[in-house]
Amino acid sequence: MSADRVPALEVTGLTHGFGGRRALDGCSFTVPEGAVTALVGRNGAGKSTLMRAAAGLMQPDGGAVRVFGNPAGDATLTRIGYVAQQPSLYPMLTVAQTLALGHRLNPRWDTAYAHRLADNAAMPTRARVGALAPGHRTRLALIMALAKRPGLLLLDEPLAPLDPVARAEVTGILMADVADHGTTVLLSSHVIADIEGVCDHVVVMTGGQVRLATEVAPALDQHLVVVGAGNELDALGDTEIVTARTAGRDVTALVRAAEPLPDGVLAWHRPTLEELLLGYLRVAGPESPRKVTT
Ligand SMILES: Nc1ncnc2c1ncn2[C@@H]1O[C@H](COP(=O)(O)OP(=O)(O)OP(=O)(O)O)[C@@H](O)[C@H]1O
Repeated sequence: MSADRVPALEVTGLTHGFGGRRALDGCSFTVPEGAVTALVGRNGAGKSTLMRAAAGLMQPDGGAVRVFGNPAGDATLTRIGYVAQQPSLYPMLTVAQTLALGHRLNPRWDTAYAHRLADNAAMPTRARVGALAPGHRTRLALIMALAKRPGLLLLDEPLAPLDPVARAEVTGILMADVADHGTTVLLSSHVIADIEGVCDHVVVMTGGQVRLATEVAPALDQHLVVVGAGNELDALGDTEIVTARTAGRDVTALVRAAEPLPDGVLAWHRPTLEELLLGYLRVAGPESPRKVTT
């Protein structure tokens, strides 16, 4: 993305609480146009709340969400395809009636694409939505989101109800949509294997806060996994430790460092995506990233 292009999604200082409990706590990040961004966080991290705010479906207590430069709300709905964790479809309608409704409600609806996706998913078009298996219901919700030809797709754990074959198929469909139409995707998940090789950007949330928002490739080059025994990690000096875990005598730490460590006491390697994400997912308190003393 060139620096002067408006991001597909811009979240600034987003804050929201439920009954005095903070679900979102000052979240800020951008999703570049045409990118696939994974929103990663453990259960209760705030992903769904953030997705709903991004879709313009709830009014946050504070902060701002802009979609292609415009405040999220009614005016941006036509540019967004949103699939909630529990997709909101009409259970009494058949699949065919649901697709026909999509056609009536969405000015940019692509009928041929909708039918192709339904055929690929072996969707039983005469079945009532309420009688569909969870995997088919999720795929129907995805078809409804894709066929409206959105600029921004917000997918809240879309792969969770799917079997491994369907997961691979849906991932392929998303990648093809991104390649063919330049669709921007924000995809939430807590399954790292589902996003590996799919996303080029990641946002990691814990406790309602954004811990990391970055392009994947440079982030891997800007971190190291360091392993040492006991106080050997003192050799890191002022290097920022994101998180550290002790197993037996050894401490394994994810540290922020672009330069390799000199040969010596500490063993190190560049993190895999899984190591990078797990390191940030373990960040707990509001004061983190933190220095760890061993
Ligand atoms: N409607 C609601 N009423 C009360 N609390 C809520 C509501 N929605 C979310 N929360 C709370 O807000 C916090 C964030 O929830 P959210 O569903 O956004 O997290 P999540 O990262 O999507 O979790 P999961 O991966 O389990 O779906 C949690 O503590 C949750 O219990």
